[in-house]
Amino acid sequence: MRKLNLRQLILLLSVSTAVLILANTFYTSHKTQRDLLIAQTLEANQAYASKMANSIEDFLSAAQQQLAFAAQDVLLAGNNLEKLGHIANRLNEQTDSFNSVFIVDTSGVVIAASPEAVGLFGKVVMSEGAEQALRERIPLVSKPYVSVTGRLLVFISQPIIDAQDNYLGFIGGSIYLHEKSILYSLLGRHYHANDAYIYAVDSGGRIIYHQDAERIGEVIVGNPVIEKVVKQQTGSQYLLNSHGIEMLAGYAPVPSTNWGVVTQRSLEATLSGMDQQMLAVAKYSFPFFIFIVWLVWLVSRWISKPLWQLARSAEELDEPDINTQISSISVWYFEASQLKRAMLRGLAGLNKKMGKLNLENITDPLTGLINRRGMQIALDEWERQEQPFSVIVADIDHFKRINDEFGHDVGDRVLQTLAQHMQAASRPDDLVCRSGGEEFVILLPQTETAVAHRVAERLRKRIAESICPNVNRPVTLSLGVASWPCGSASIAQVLKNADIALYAAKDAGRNQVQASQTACE
Ligand SMILES: Nc1nc2c(ncn2[C@@H]2O[C@H](COP(=O)(O)OP(=O)(O)OP(=O)(O)O)[C@@H](O)[C@H]2O)c(=O)[nH]1
Repeated sequence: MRKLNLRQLILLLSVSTAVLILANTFYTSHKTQRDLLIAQTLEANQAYASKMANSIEDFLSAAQQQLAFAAQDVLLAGNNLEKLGHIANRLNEQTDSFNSVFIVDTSGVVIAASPEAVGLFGKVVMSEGAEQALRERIPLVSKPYVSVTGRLLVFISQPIIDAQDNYLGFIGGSIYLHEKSILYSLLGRHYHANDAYIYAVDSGGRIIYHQDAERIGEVIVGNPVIEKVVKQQTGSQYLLNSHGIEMLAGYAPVPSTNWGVVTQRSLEATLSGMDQQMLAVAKYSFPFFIFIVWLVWLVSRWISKPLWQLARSAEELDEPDINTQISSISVWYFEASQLKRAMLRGLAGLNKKMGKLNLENITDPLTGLINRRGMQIALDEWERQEQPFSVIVADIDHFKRINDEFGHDVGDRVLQTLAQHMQAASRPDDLVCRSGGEEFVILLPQTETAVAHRVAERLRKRIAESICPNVNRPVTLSLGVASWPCGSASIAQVLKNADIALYAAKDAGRNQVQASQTACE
């Protein structure tokens, strides 16, 4: 797999950093917003349920007071049916508290009714509310029940008791749960839009008010909120409603009747505005996202620049100016500076070793002169540079005899001594080489044949007059001289010409210099 380079890595790093930051911003903002909306809705629903429960409580208390007040009037009216009818009518029509009002005597006979249309005047009421009122003779709010007229209702009653504490019957008002009633007036004001609604239950979990009238009278089982509110608890919580919809509910009890009020709103409606908010967050975050990418990219580039430059230099270690190149890299922090120093140190060590290796490679171990390989490298370079030069090829005369007579070690000493003479007789720019065996080559740059000939002659003379250690007679050299470029001769040809001249010197009796006859004619 292709490896990423540092810049690509940085780009990847900066984009992923920015994406992570953005994702985190989104996630945090979404979660915070969601939690806040849910908490606010739960709190608002609980507050509204409490307010509605208080309103019902106030209404029930006021209704009882109205009935108690009317009960006093009933005592004053005595058996005057007209006055009793008037009291019932006034109570029914002057307040919104009841859908119908009845005055009932101790035997359960309706002695006044409003509106008259209910048609119960003069009849014995057999409803649950009436029977309970006659039986218990205390102020009451009944459970919801179906009346003789077939209506689901709640009956509120007040006993009629004279000054002598005689029970004379009761006065009571009905609230029709399926029709427009005080409960509608109290609870129906709730804002029903956006899936929010309110309902009320009695102590047995039976719905006594709901925006969906068809549900009134239904007993709800298994709803955690209703279970709590009928136990007189106040609170709020998340739940699934009867349709499986996620709801946020607040609940509060009506203590005097053990009723409960529940206000709830669907989770979906609660969170519906969030998409818009998230879009707004995205819109406002985008320039920041770009800025972060740009900033991270810039900082990362700044940090990585020296490393990147050092890595580039590491690929070009064979370049001649690599040392200068690495030295010029500006490193501004510790790790890069250490790396740069290590590279320069490594390079210096490498160069030293390479130089040593190269030197060993091109040096003749016996004499310390340049060997044939080194000589060839120099000749190739001079040919490339078109450097004119002369060549002296020198061969020891009868060297075999020296070896045979004095031994190989003495022969080696002779070779070393002659090498020293050749080095001493040469200029610094000349290259003295041992081309093999007992044959030497001296390369003389920028030197004409005549000059080279003189140098060769001087060398011959010097050696012929010197004494070699452990050899009791003079050692002599035969030398051939040639030059380049002469005509269009190749370097190989020039060396051959020098060899030919050397053989000529040998043939002519040795211990002499011969210049190539083919040179520079
Ligand atoms: N001691 C020693 N002898 C060497 C070395 N290299 C070559 N020789 C000897 O040099 C001698 C060269 O002998 P020849 O080629 O016959 O030439 P020569 O005896 O010098 O005779 P001419 O060149 O004809 O004057 C051989 O005996 C080689 O063994 C070396 O490194 N050390």
